[in-house]
Amino acid sequence: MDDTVRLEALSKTYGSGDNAVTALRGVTLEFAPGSFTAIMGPSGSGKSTLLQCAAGLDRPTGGRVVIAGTDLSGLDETALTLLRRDRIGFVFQSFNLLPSLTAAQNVSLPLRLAGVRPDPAAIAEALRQVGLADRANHRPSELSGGQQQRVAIARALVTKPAVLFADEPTGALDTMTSRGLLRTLRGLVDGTAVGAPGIATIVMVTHDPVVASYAHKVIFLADGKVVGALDDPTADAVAARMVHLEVAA
Ligand SMILES: Nc1ncnc2c1ncn2[C@@H]1O[C@H](COP(=O)(O)OP(=O)(O)OP(=O)(O)O)[C@@H](O)[C@H]1O
Repeated sequence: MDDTVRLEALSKTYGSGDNAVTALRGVTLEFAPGSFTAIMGPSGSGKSTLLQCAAGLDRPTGGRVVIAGTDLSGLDETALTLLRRDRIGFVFQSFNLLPSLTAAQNVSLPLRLAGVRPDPAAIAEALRQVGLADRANHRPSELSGGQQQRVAIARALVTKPAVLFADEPTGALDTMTSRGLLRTLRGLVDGTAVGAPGIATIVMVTHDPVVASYAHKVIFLADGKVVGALDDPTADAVAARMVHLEVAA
């Protein structure tokens, strides 16, 4: 199956009439399997809107999103919910773990919600991929912030999604912890995580050039449009581009 994620002429306008705000203006992007892409741009440039539409959490007003061969615009709410559950992983700034459940139980939740009996080996594998094999029976309050976010990533990976969308995944973490987590994310796409075959694709929104430098590629948005891209980014190169965009905004 072709697991490429495609955004085709995506547009999004919130509200109507005098109150209309256009957040995306014909964004066309392709995220190939095995790619790790950071989305950057000034505040209000449309990054979160892009992620929400790409992940099927919000409906675009124009264009379409294709994930693993499925056009999201052709799906009703039930089918969209199932696609999100089975083929799309999410990680947010806040970890959103259930405090009363252990790490392993949190990771097994998406499978339970799907009515699938969790396979202990699959849960252990997901925790191992994020370097938490020895924390399976710990509750979130017994884990550091970085470890909690690793549990959230394992939970997002356990369904083997075609794509993992991450919105400021290191926003609540200190610098050192962030770097460890980003190395793990990069390792997941590069297939270098211990024993892991690698996951398909990561698309991450961030404000931080250092965070973006862990991706294979950075896409720059301004005023709802793609205005540039940088392959094999360094933090300095990303920061320099951002200065230009922020001056222009
Ligand atoms: N629910 C909404 N209703 C109306 N306008 C919205 C809504 N969500 C976002 N917008 C507007 O759409 C534009 C893009 O917002 P978006 O949140 O996608 O930008 P962003 O690049 O993620 O910004 P930030 O970096 O500040 O989080 C902004 O002008 C914003 O005010």
